[in-house]
Amino acid sequence: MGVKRQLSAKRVVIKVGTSTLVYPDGSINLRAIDQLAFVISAMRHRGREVVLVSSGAIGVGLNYIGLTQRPKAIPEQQAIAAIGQSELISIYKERFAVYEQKIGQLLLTRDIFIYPKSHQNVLNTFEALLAQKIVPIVNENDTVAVDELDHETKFGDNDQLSAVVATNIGADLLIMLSDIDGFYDGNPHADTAANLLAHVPAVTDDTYALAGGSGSRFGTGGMVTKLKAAERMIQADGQMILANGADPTIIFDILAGESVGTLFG
Ligand SMILES: Nc1ncnc2c1ncn2[C@@H]1O[C@H](COP(=O)(O)OP(=O)(O)O)[C@@H](O)[C@H]1O
Ligand SMILES: N[C@@H](CCC(=O)OP(=O)(O)O)C(=O)O
Repeated sequence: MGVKRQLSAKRVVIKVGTSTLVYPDGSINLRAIDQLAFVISAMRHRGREVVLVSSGAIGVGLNYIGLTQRPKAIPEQQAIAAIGQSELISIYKERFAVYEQKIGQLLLTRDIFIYPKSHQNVLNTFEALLAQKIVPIVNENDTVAVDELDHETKFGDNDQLSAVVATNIGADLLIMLSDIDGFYDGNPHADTAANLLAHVPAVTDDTYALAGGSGSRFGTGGMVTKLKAAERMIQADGQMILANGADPTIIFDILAGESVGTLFG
């Protein structure tokens, strides 16, 4: 048995990508959502403060209206996000209720963190929710977030949104669940000889050189945005663990200090 990781995890942000929530054929992975609700409720009941950053609005929206392809036009994508977000949050609400855990929904844009008043307001909301033992569920506000010339509202991907949220609320740990076991020394989908890296203490140019793009049909981030998130966490003296979300109960192993996935920082 290997040495256990020493983690500080009183306040934890968990990010789940579309690939964890939606099967490759476009149907919704209710099992994964239920397990997430179970794990997060158990964490909460043990006194941890947990924020969930969940993608999936577009993936769930496509399924809801019976489309298999994401439309190209931005207004149509935004409409699908609006449809999917309400469906996604109602699934979460139902599943969390089974474990007697209440949730709140926060839809954020990048400019919120730039303007001091709105920044403070959103931090106040997080603190008030956490103080009331409620699990905030965060997504980008896709119906608003389109960049204009002088007004950047878009994070573009939830990997960076999750790190911005985590650093702003002073989370110790960001757990990023994806469709891959961790960070490899090459894209495992392109290079079968790539090796999983258990620990990446610092994110450097050499680390970025090992990252490739997105592997799933509905995801947007790919590995580069996950590395940017890790870099942001490390700069704020936090840590990030990238692990496979196929079975979200992996979070119990992560919190027990088992060597699963990749630890950054
Ligand atoms: N060095 C790497 N290590 C692991 N995965 C990588 C690497 N480079 C590129 N990838 C790709 O990144 C994908 C995960 O990103 P993404 O598809 O955006 O997932 P998510 O929907 O969880 O955000 C992996 O499935 C893999 O194809
Ligand atoms: N806000 C978008 C998320 C886009 C995104 O970052 O997706 P992913 O790469 O799966 O985390 C949605 O909910 O569909």
